[in-house]
Amino acid sequence: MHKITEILIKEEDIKKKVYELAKIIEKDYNGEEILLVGVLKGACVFISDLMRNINLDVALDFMAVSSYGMSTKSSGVVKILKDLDSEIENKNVLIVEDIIDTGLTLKYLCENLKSRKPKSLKICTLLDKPERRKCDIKVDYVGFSIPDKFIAGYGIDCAEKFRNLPYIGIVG
Ligand SMILES: O=P(O)(O)OC[C@H]1O[C@H](OP(=O)(O)OP(=O)(O)O)[C@H](O)[C@@H]1O
Ligand code: HPA
Ligand SMILES: [Mg+2]
Repeated sequence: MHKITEILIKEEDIKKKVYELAKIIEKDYNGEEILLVGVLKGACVFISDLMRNINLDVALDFMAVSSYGMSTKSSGVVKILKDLDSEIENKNVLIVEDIIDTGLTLKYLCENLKSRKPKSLKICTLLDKPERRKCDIKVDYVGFSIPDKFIAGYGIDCAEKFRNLPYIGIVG
């Protein structure tokens, strides 16, 4: 059975970081509208906290993709389980992810969304595991760089467990 063996990032530290990221985003977009695209399911908690701290006109949409399924290893194959509801042509699209690990999910998503001709396309992730990267992607906003450990909590799962934890823990 998987267990949380250690707390990696405390609830209050996540809260502070989410606020800081929101203020940087607010400044960068300088009064423009943004379409936040949450990557389900993992980003659901992060995006809901992030958007409430961004004082701009924000629209919300979601995509569901899955590469990990019930495993702790990326399958490397990204499947779109749910596409966007809206067109994104000429919109400022900000992809909101919970974690970037191999980068394969985002690489696929970025290429897919770029072909729809948004006005701009940027990426915001709460967590980044740079040591594990298998492809080259430019990430615009990163909350925390973390070591190569399998983590869960704050929306992120291990075999669908632990998404409801308010902190981020290491899974043992
Ligand atoms: O950089 P990568 O190695 O591609 O991994 C990152 C992706 O993996 C997780 O999603 P998962 O497939 O577990 O789906 P979930 O969000 O529904 O848990 C996570 O939420 C990211 O979307
Ligand atoms: O460390 C992780 N935990 C949970 N899901 C993930 N998907 C990529 N990396 C991780
Ligand atoms: Mg998962």
